[in-house]
Amino acid sequence: MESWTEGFGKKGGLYRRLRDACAADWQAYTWHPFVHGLSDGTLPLPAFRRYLIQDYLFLIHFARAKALAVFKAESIEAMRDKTEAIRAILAETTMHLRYCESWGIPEAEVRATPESAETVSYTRYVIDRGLAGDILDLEVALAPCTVGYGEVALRILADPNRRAEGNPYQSWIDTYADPGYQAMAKAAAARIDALGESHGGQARFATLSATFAEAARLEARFWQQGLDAAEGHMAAYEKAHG
Ligand SMILES: Cc1ncc(C[n+]2csc(CCO)c2C)c(N)n1
Repeated sequence: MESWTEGFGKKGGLYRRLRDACAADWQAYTWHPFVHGLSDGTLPLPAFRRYLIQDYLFLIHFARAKALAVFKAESIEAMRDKTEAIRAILAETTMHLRYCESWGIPEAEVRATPESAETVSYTRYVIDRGLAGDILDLEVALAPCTVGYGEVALRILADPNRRAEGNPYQSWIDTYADPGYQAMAKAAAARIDALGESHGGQARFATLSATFAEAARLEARFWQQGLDAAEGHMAAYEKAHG
């Protein structure tokens, strides 16, 4: 087994079962051509810009979904952890604003950008799973985001094509490779494993697995919107990355 898959969730636990049940979708998400471009530094800047502005808008709604998880939490300890996660999500937006500032895009313009269909569909899907279901349904919808980016960072660090010196996307990579972030991603996978045991994950596997796979596909489309926005720059890029 590859080094990046072992760190998240325990063997036989719900998290790994969910991930393994959608292996092709998971691979398409966590090793998307957009990720190759972050890793080797060749991603066209317009693709990253489009992604990052939409990601800022994404995070606002993701924080709302986490707030719903506080409401649906299984314990006061879980409420504390999730409240901390909301703080971390809102802190993550400062990285986005720093990038935008470096491109001469002020915060007001980022905020005024309309959400793309990809952003709306992903964020509102997650919120809907939480509104319609219980804490396990919601956590499973959230997991591809939180745990997936932890895995994406580890894949980049292990990539033989990685550009470690002078990579324009280094601060993005650093954000998710950070030990604090990695610990949070591991804790999220452990929480899924624990909820799987306390909330009947085995009996609910078909539904949970459909939710997890859908969120993974929505993540892949989220990367793809960046590549689509940079189409004029894409011919050479696609030749290199297939
Ligand atoms: C599309 C998209 N998916 C995942 C993340 C990563 N992420 C979002 S919130 C958060 C904190 C964990 O709860 C993390 C790591 C992102 N930025 N954008």
